[in-house]
Amino acid sequence: MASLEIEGGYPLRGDIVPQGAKNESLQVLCAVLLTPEPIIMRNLPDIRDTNKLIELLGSLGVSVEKLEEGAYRFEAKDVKPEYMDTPEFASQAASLRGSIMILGPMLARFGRARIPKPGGDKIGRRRLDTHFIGLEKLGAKFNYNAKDGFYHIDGTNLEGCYMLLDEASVTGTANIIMAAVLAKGKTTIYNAACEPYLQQLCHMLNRMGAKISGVGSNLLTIEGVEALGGTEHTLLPDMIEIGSFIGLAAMTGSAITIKNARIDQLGLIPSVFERMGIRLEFRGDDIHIPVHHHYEIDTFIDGSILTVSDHPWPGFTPDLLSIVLVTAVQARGTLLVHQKMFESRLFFVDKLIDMGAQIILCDPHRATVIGLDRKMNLRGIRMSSPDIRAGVSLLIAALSAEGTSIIDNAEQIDRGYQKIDQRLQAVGAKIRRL
Ligand SMILES: CC(=O)N[C@H]1[C@@H](OP(=O)(O)OP(=O)(O)OC[C@H]2O[C@@H](n3ccc(=O)[nH]c3=O)[C@H](O)[C@@H]2O)O[C@H](CO)[C@@H](O)[C@@H]1O
Ligand SMILES: C=C(OP(=O)(O)O)C(=O)O
Repeated sequence: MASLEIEGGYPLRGDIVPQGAKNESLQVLCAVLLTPEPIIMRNLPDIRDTNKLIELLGSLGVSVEKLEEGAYRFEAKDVKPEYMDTPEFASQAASLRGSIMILGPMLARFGRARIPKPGGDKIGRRRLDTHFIGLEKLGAKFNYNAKDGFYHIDGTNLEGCYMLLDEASVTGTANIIMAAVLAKGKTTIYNAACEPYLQQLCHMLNRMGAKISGVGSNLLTIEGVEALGGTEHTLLPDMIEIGSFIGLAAMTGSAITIKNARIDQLGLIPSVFERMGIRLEFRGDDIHIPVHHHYEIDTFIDGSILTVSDHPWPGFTPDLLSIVLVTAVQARGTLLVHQKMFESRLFFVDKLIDMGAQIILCDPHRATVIGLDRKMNLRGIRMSSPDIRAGVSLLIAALSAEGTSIIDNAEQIDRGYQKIDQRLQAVGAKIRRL
């Protein structure tokens, strides 16, 4: 188990370059299975989840060549679908939620797939109905085998159709798109998720020869094609990392510049932090966060307490709510955080309360933060990281706190944040991997 030791109370200074987007990486990596031709990818993050998926692709027979830091060449010419029958595949796939997205491409190109129950964050129930129902509509046949714990899926005759998704699932939409691009005829997906991750996937598939229209909206039309070719693809910077660095800078009173942030792709993220009283200076495509001795949470126009809640894109992403919550701890004013999608993502507030934060957990979905306005510092403690975003929120709290903190189970943070200790050390953080 990895742990991080943090000596808090030191403001940070300098530039941070965001990594490539974790969630985009998992989608576009699965898409390499759709073609025997080479695909070059740039700006892949060097994080646990991405590296695990690259390893899984390699085990499936995809040739993987690292060209330079973050750049890879993939060629899925000699894929071995029978690798999916092995116990090695079971344990690799189960350790990573994103692996569910190999289903669509495997069905589309090879007509069969197997998948164990997927892994990922323990942040509440995370159903896969949208994936399964969507693929079934295209003609895939699912059989769950209770003995081996696998879904065995036949996808020999996929045919396009109209479907209205029961929810705008991010990975579900990606999976269905990747099956539909090689299915016969036309597929229409309504209530499709449209996060930048998905827009990037669709742009990449279109460059490979797919015919997807409506990209960026919740109504996608896909004309199936016979085969797809190779392409080059560069990932967007990770918007969740960017939001995390904004919160980190405000909470620790640091002056940080986030380089090449692709501000045009950040949706509501900047404005949510601005409503929390955080000043953002947009310098070209960089975001500079100056030192904040104080920042004051706005109220709604009628004077009531500001609520930040999650919503499918272009609403505010659930993956930043834990960061918003911890950032409110040293603000002036009160904030209600409403996590609608996941029911177990706010329990980590007990650790912030132990550190001295004033938070009322109203129920599993809502927490009220009464900002300390720096009248009191948090105290360092030993804690464990329950999920990736809670982990970084605890790290932000620890960097702002008085004294030393230890965060155990730091592997959760490493799932999605590239060399976080070294990158924060470079801007002056006192952080050490134990
Ligand atoms: C690898 C990856 O890309 N993971 C992201 C992806 O997970 P993932 O694709 O697994 O998440 P989904 O979009 O399927 O939804 C997540 C949860 O929210 C619920 N739900 C979803 C849509 C909706 O309109 N209403 C609703 O309540 C679902 O029931 C589910 O439990 O999207 C999530 C939601 O943005 C993010 O937190 C994850 O970081
Ligand atoms: C919930 C997340 O990841 P995953 O879906 O991979 O568990 C996340 O990135 O915040």
